[in-house]
Amino acid sequence: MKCDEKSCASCVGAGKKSKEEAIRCKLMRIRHKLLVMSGKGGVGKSSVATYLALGLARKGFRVGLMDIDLHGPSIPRMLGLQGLLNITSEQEILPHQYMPNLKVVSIESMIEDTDAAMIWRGPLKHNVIQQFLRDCKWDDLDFLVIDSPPGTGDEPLTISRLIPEAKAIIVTTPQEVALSDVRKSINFCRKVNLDMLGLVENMSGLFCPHCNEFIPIFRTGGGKRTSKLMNIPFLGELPFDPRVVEGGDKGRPVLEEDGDSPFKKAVLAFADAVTARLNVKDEPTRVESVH
Ligand SMILES: Nc1ncnc2c1ncn2[C@@H]1O[C@H](COP(=O)(O)OP(=O)(O)OP(=O)(O)O)[C@@H](O)[C@H]1O
Repeated sequence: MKCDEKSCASCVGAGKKSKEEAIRCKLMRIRHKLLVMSGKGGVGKSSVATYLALGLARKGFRVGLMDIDLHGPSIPRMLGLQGLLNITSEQEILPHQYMPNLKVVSIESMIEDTDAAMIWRGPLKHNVIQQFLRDCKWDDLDFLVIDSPPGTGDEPLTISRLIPEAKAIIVTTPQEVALSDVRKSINFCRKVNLDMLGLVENMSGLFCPHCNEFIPIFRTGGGKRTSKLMNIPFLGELPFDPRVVEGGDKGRPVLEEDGDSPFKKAVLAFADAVTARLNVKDEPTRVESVH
């Protein structure tokens, strides 16, 4: 049954339902939940999550982007989102509306001092994630893309418990040192029974901005080889593009720039690979378009 929060049996008599029931109701309105994770820091996980959300939104899907990298949230900065999130009198958190069909929530948009260090233990982190899922006004979404911190700690574990139907997208870079951490992430998913949608390789190489020649800065093919070896689908390669760094620092993602670039094409192909793996056949809900 689809939950519209009015006729849903669990929602009737608000206040009587448990936190878990309230979360289940919210999640019923979200078709696909994707957890972007990596074994290693700095491989571009937040960038991949952000560009995947943007790519899906550009295709017309209704998308939510939830930043649960509680110790190092970076998504508001990458998207140039400013200001704190509003909270309604019913205690609902209103996400940033980055595009008509893209909502964004991050812990960074809920604290006054964005330079403050978050010193939180597991149970507190669990509560914050629970609150994001229960209290955010996501409404109906085709995709919820969740950006987690590096490693296999409390945050991905909490998601695997609260959203057992979530599917993991594992991000790597081509070097062996990143790939060995990726194998840990894959084994983590297997251990906690989290389905894996696949592996994506970021910073796969650089297209020379002058002659367009491909330069494999960190070698190539490691992600594809690992996905074969570990028997998980390969979702594509995103090249290194210096404009991604600049766009991230300025809060202006490169997908918004005019013209085509290998990075832009790769992001849209990655979003296609994700929808294909999920067997999303129907047309996205047309939402008045975007930028
Ligand atoms: N394909 C890319 N091309 C160029 N730069 C990139 C690319 N992907 C990510 N970056 C840059 O790499 C840096 C790290 O990226 P990001 O913050 O997304 O990594 P992360 O894995 O989420 O990091 P953390 O370990 O802090 O969670 C950022 O400056 C970002 O702009």
